[in-house]
Amino acid sequence: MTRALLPGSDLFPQPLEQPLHPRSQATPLDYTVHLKGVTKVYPQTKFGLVDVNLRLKQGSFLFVTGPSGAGKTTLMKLVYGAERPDHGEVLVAGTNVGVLRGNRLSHLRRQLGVVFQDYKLIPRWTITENIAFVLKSQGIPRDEIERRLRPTLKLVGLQKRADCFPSQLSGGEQQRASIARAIVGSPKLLLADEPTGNLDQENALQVLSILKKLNNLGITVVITTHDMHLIQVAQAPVARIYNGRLHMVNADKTA
Ligand SMILES: Nc1ncnc2c1ncn2[C@@H]1O[C@H](COP(=O)(O)OP(=O)(O)OP(=O)(O)O)[C@@H](O)[C@H]1O
Repeated sequence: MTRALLPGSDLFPQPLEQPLHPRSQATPLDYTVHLKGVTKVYPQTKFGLVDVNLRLKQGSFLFVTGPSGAGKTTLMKLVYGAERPDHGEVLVAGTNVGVLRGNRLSHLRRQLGVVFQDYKLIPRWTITENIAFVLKSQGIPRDEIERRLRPTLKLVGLQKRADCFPSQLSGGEQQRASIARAIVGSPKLLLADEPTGNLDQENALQVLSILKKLNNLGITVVITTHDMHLIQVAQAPVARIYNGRLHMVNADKTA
């Protein structure tokens, strides 16, 4: 059954005050992502996020939507430590991301995967090389890299494209390659920022199906999107950023 996200239902959003698992007795360490009263306003534009609270347990799946410029990418950047909050705390698996620097930030980033709208594959490297680089940079031995590559490529359906360069792949295939790169290090958290923004509907649904599959394997998945069709098909919780604040659209639906 397709979840009905009624047109206009997001005009009356509920504040996201409850965890997605409201009846659980979770401790802070139980949350993969925990934003506590996070405010981030860019001084140049005066835009940003205000007092954002969000708790996601391991294995959650969440869409974050909202108009262009609402702050979806900013939210993702705060979680992977590319921006720091002005106020509040961003915790990933209990670690306060906003205070990490240098090696400790790199270490945290290795534990999460990030997927971008424009794929960000290195054009002069093959798909295999793009994916393997993540593991090489962690000092993982070559035979272990080989061992991990095959199932990862299979999971995204790119076994036969392993030796192609990004320019030889379709947009959908490039995005699947970028998902493979994001998950090859076995992250517990996958952040996908507008992952289907450049794709047609068929490819978008294929990407969604892979992200759902990863979620079924226990990975916490957060996706920002404008794509209402994708949200309707996915039957997953949705949060909306509006006027800098994060609201649940379908708070009754838990991951
Ligand atoms: N580095 C920055 N410096 C100043 N302002 C910024 C910066 N990054 C983002 N902003 C502003 O903050 C607001 C939120 O931007 P953000 O990219 O998070 O929005 P978004 O919801 O992801 O938008 P879109 O859907 O168009 O990608 C925007 O008004 C943007 O102009």
